[in-house]
Amino acid sequence: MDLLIQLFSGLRWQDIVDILLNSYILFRLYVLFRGTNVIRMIMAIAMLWMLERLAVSMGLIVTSWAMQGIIAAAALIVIIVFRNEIASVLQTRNFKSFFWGIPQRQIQTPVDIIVESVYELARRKLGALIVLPLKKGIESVVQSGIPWQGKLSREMLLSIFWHGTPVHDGATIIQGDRIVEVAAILPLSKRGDLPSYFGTRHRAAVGLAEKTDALVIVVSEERGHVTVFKDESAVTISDNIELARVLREHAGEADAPAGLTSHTIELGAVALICLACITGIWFSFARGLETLVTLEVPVEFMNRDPKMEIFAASASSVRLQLSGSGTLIKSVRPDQVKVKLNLANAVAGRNQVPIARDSIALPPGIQLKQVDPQALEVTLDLPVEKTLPVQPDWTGKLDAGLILEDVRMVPDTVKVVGGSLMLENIQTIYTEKIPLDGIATGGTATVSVVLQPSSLKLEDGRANRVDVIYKVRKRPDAAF
Ligand SMILES: Nc1ncnc2c1ncn2[C@@H]1O[C@H](COP(=O)(O)OP(=O)(O)OP(=O)(O)O)[C@@H](O)[C@H]1O
Repeated sequence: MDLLIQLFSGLRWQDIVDILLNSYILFRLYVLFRGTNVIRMIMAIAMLWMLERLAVSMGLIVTSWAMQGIIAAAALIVIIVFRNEIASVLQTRNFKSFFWGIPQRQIQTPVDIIVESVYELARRKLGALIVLPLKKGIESVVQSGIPWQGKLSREMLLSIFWHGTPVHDGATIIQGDRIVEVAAILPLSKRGDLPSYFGTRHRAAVGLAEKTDALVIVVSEERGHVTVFKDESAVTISDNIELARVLREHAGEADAPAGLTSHTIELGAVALICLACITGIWFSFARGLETLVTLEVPVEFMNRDPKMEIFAASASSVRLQLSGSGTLIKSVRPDQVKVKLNLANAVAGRNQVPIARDSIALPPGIQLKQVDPQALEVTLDLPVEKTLPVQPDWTGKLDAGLILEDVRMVPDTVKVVGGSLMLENIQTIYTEKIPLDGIATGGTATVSVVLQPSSLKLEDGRANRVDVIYKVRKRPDAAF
């Protein structure tokens, strides 16, 4: 339970959209290929993929490598072997049905036309083999005959099975209200318990019925009987009404009234399975493969006393070690990670401010492993202005015979801004070092003043430049 809470905690709205969107795409793929062999192969590949993930998580290197190869080969096989089935699914669906709605499995089959034609064929002793596929595809077991795409009519059926027609041999396949194929070759059953009068036409019907969920009607050329094959059963029907009932029952699911039909239950279950699969895949990507990353994040200071200013901080950024799945870690943008230190309790002077977990904002799914440093020293003070005299900071030595006669600073004072505590201890401000070596005559040195500590600032708009005007003269006692 704890594990579940941990897994689902921090789920972002983007993650929920991600899972729902992909579950819907998977569900639409199922709806599109429902009843075909393609969907069964895709499910088998999905199972293999899950096993492959399991092998990876268990560290079975060769097994996962081999499974990857099998999955790639299986995907290729699906495309090659089922290309006709894929093409026919894509051709028979309109653009809207890719995204919305549940396409009817079958357009209503005109049962009466079939019944009427079948008994007419029987009366005329014209042998016939008619296939009405249902959910499962038949493409993988039927050797394709001649594509037809003609609207079903009594006349068309009679003419197809008329002896003089080149297409009368083999089976005619009806989908919805169309004859889609003629002269198709069905798989012969190998059953040994079939009646002796079942020749190849009947065996072909038995063969297809046992391999698929199609219903097959045979009109015997020899006896003029009409036999219906479905699954394991073979029923000879001599009554129009009974045949119509059987055919309607076969196509029943497509015509079933709205409500909680097995069809609705099936789609509901598939929708849940899609959601579960995508959630599982999402977690394996988003929460698996823990990755560590170290980020240098600038610190923001919050809630300080408005009268005070931050004059110094031991660091302006902190190093955060973060962990999360590789995918999430890669998607982290620097602006999503923030360190905000609360200075509400800070006082004038030096403050030790710990970097607590709640002062760090992380994107969901990312965990904090380490913070370095764990606290910052922040110096707060009341900013004040102070005028300080400027003194030159001479360095080196004048020539032995020279002395500095007069030194004047322009300006001789500067106004600085700094913390009140700090400025209490500063009485003078010095220029940068001015070398005396090599000076032979008077002159002017333009230098800057040293603002130490660095939080010390010159008053607003003031350029850091002072002129040191000096005169040099010979020592009266110097030897010439
Ligand atoms: N595998 C097959 N797929 C499709 N049609 C087949 C297949 N084998 C045979 N047929 C059809 O069955 C016809 C042969 O029927 P055959 O007389 O052998 O069977 P039967 O079961 O005795 O039928 P009938 O009672 O009509 O004579 C072929 O001309 C052909 O049209």
